[in-house]
Parts: sequence; structure tokens; C-alpha cells
Amino acid sequence: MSKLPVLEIFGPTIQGEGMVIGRKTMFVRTAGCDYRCSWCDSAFTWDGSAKDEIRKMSADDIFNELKELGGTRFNHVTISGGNPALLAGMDALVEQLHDHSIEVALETQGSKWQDWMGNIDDLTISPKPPSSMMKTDFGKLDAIINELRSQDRVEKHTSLKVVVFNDEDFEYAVHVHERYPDVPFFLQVGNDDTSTADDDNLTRDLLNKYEWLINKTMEDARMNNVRVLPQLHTFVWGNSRGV
Ligand SMILES: C[S@@+](CC[C@H](N)C(=O)[O-])C[C@H]1O[C@@H](n2cnc3c(N)ncnc32)[C@H](O)[C@@H]1O
Ligand SMILES: Nc1nc2[nH]cc(C(=O)O)c2c(=O)[nH]1
Ligand code: SF4
Ligand SMILES: [Mg+2]
Repeated sequence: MSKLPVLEIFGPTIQGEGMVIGRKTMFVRTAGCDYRCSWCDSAFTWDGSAKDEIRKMSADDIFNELKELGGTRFNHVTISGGNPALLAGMDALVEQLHDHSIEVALETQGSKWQDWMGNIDDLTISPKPPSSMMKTDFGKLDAIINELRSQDRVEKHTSLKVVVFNDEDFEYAVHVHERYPDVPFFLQVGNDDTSTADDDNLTRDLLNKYEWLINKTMEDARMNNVRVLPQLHTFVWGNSRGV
């Protein structure tokens, strides 16, 4: 059985972002990413700083640890990273969770497709705006969205989520929404201080940014069918890891 590089398993907590915000969930965070976003809040998954914490785990190992931590107090697991879509061997974990009536969410940036992504219950695709310094391969993203459309996964099981730091990012978000108008769309506030431990300052700053993003959306006729969200977990736990 193939082994997966795992950096964190935690929960139960709440899903702090996107299409199932507020949902009670466990998290599995894999190591490794094909991107290097300038503002990545999980850079430890790819910058080498946590390389000693990476564990090679089978689907069984991961399932057992989820059960040890969460017992019977969960029925939803979110797989994030890093980019879990780098890992072909994730299919076994998704199947095992489904066999136990546990729903599965995935966070990925839309740069890679794996066949098991067609079985994800809550699939968040988060293409990266200019402030990240990454370049979206729209040919790749088109192919992924078309694959999901052909499997009838778009309406109920998929969403797009774009993090916005500035006006240019907002225009990028408009472009993505207009390119895939049938995919439920979320705007997310960017956190530009992912290392501060001053939660009061961070919260005030993020609330102001949320208000800015709301106002921009309210004024824009191209963005009538979107949802605007903060990262809810940062309001409760700041920049802490494993929550
Ligand atoms: C850490 S990423 C891991 C999954 C995948 N690599 C991705 O980017 O979608 C999870 C989510 O956090 C978002 N994110 C990362 N850094 C952020 C920041 N500084 N502020 C707001 N959202 C951020 C990403 O855009 C993504 O939607
Ligand atoms: N509570 C909580 N919600 C989240 N939603 C997306 C997360 C991620 O890092 O992918 C995340 C996370 O790390 N924690
Ligand atoms: S794609 Fe996701 S994990 Fe990778 S660098 Fe960007 S935000 Fe971080
Ligand atoms: Mg996060």
C-alpha cells in the first residue's frame, strides 16, 4: 500500500474557510507543494522548516490516527496541504473514509488532477491571484473544471475560492468567476501577517480587510453571485498551527 507524506493530523475543529465553513471536521495536512505562494500560511509544508515532522503513513495509519483523535465525534475529514493533488495514492484514504460514512473535503489550487478528486464531497479549488507571485495555467484549470463537469460534480460538490489581497487580485477573481460561471464562487480575505502572535491586532486588521472586500464586492455588478468570507479560524485561534 502506498505511503503518504503527512505533516499534521488534527481535530475535531471547524472548517474555517469556503464552501463548508463552520462544519465540524478533522484535518489531514500533507507535505509538499508545486507552488510557492508569497503569502502561504502553511509554508512549513514545502519550505523545509518542518521536514523532520513528515511521517510516511498508509491510509490505514491515517485512518487509525483520525479515530484515536476524534473517536466517534466526527463524520467529516478535510484533506489539505501543501498540495494533496500531487499524491496519486490518496484514493485509498478517500475510499476508507467513505466506507465508514465519513465525508471528505479537499483543498487544492487547481494545478493537478487525480482521479480520486471525482469522489471528493466538498472540493475547493483555489487558483492563485497575482499577489501570490504564481502564474495560473488556465489550460490545466479548464481541463480540471471540464472533468468535474463531465462527472456532474460541479453544482453540489465543487467550489472555487480566490484569496484577495489587493485590487489586482480582485480583478483576477472576477476573471476566474466569469470564466467558470457555473461553479459556486467564494472570495476570501488574505492574511498578510501569518507570523504575528498579537491576536487582537491581527483580528482588527483582518476585520478591516473583510469590510474592504465586502465593499468592493457590493459595488461590482460582475460579482452578484458570490460569497465573501474571512478565514473564520484566524478570528478564534490567530496564526496557530493545528487548529
Ligand atoms: C494552505 S492552502 C493548502 C491547499 C492548496 N495548496 C491551496 O492553496 O489551495 C489552503 C488554503 O489557504 C489559503 N491561504 C494560504 N495562505 C493564505 C493567507 N495568507 N491568507 C488567506 N488564505 C490563505 C489558500 O489560498 C488555500 O485556499
Ligand atoms: N480550521 C481550519 N480551517 C481551514 N480551512 C482550510 C485550512 C487549510 O489550511 O487548508 C484550514 C485550517 O488549517 N484550519
Ligand atoms: S498552493 Fe497552497 S500550500 Fe502551496 S504555496 Fe500556495 S497556498 Fe501554500
Ligand atoms: Mg490554513
